[in-house]
Amino acid sequence: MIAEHSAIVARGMGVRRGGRWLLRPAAFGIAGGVTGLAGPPGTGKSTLLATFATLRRPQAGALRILGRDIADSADLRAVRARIGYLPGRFRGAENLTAAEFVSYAAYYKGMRGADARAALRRFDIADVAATELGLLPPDVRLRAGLAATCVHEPELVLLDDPLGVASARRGAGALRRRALRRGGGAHARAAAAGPGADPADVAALAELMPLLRSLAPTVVVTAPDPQLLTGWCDRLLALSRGRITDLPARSYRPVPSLSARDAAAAADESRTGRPEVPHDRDPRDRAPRIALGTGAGV
Ligand SMILES: Nc1ncnc2c1ncn2[C@@H]1O[C@H](COP(=O)(O)OP(=O)(O)OP(=O)(O)O)[C@@H](O)[C@H]1O
Repeated sequence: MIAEHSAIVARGMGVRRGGRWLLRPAAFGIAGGVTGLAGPPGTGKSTLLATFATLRRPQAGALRILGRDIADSADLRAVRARIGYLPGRFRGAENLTAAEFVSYAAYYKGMRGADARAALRRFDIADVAATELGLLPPDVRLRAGLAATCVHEPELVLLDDPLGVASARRGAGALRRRALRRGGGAHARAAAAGPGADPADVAALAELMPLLRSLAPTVVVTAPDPQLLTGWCDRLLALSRGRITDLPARSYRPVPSLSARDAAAAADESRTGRPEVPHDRDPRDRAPRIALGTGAGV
């Protein structure tokens, strides 16, 4: 049974790419709250998310986003302005400052400079506004990405593998091997996040995840491993072999909350080589600002 008012309503929708069905024709709905979409690399999460973002058309069936039929060109134009989409492996434009990056997004979305400044404050990156994205650690860079994604206050936010920004930073395969050997806590999360993920970076990013629900009434977030999404999503979906299925969103908790000792150990271990961030607060002090800032300064 699909609620007609669901933010995403797919009816007989099939998605093909590279000569195969990434999603065989299926009917499903995604309602408000946070929905996680997990699946191993190459199963089609990014393609499906881009379809929800209306960047791609399904090859079969119908798709309604926020009550609009994306096959209708007037509906399509209207709905695009209500979606915020952050593509995968987001690195941003490395040589733009955070302020330039968010302002540019605001301009494209028909927003004012004041909206961009409000987004910088809302995501607690006003004090790194003049720093180039390439010099920021992954969690702060993700904040900039979220600020750009949400500068127009979308009703539907689509985040493609936000934890992947940690593995996009360094190609340190050795770090992943070490994480896998040690197991547990930040190391396990780093291993699940992908090759090259730094445990301290992943820990800082993971702290942002529960706050993503404050971004919009409906948020869809992908990750390669369901462990990364378990415990804080309202609903967890798995994409595998062309089928989308529900997983228990909270039944197992292989992602333990990070103990202070674990966090400190992970941070100590991986601090070497981490760029200096002109930021005088611990990332944990910054995280709640997303929730506090929602709606307030925007
Ligand atoms: N440019 C392309 N041209 C043709 N086929 C592609 C292209 N990019 C991806 N594909 C196909 O689409 C499939 C799904 O890719 P997609 O990036 O959506 O998967 P994913 O689950 O998001 O993977 P990842 O987690 O690695 O991003 C790939 O396995 C590949 O077969």
